Amino acid sequence: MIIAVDGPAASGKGTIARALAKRYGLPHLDTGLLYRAVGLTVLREGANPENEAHAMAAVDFDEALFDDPELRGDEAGRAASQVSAHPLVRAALLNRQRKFARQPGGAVLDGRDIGTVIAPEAEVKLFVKATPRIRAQRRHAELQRRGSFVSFDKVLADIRERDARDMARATAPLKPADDAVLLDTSFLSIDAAIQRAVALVEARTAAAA
Ligand SMILES: Nc1ncnc2c1ncn2[C@@H]1O[C@H](COP(=O)(O)OP(=O)(O)O)[C@@H](O)[C@H]1O
Ligand SMILES: Nc1ccn([C@@H]2O[C@H](COP(=O)(O)OP(=O)(O)O)[C@@H](O)[C@H]2O)c(=O)n1
Repeated sequence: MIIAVDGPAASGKGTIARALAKRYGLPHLDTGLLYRAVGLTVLREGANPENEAHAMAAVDFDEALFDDPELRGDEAGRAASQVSAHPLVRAALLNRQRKFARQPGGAVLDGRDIGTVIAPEAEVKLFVKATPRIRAQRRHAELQRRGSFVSFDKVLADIRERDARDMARATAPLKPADDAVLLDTSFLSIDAAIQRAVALVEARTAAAA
């Protein structure tokens, strides 16, 4: 079974994807980390994430970056959004994600274009959302826990800017697949959001059986 979990920044898609992977014994890929790794590599080279050639020079990034705490920071998130708008960068990362999705037994992937581009054949597609303000509160608290003291206003502005860029890009824009189920987590606790997601998976798989 392939489960695609898409949605904007800090909507809770990673939390839900990890919980579903655990529950169904499936491997999980956070595809945002790939774009973050490219973005962070460009920044560390002193290059420009908005320049497609500079971003392409970073697609063979060092895998050790997955353990680097800066990868989860706000600078890496912004750079990720910038490099991810380049069609050549998306194409360079496509096969790795498709291969992961199509491994025997299935997988859970979260990102922006899993249900639309990476795995349009996924049995279950969730599109997780929450209001920008609530997402900013969650991300702000998360960054503080990680020791990064960026202001709430900056986090909110960043989220709005990333939403706009991710939705407006020509290649694989952020949008729900036609057959995705929407899951608004704005007023759900983490446990309640996971319960809803499990119920949606069960409903989809029961309908398909
Ligand atoms: N339903 C929820 N209620 C409160 N906090 C949440 C909820 N879902 C996720 N979070 C918290 O919000 C932050 C962002 O969640 P995450 O799953 O990483 O989002 P995304 O993968 O969409 O960026 C994390 O600190 C997470 O623990
Ligand atoms: N499948 C994906 C995943 C991420 N991305 C880009 O990578 C950026 C960072 O993604 P992320 O999932 O790590 O970000 P958060 O939602 O965790 O803040 C996003 O803003 C997107 O621009 C993408 O274009 N396609």
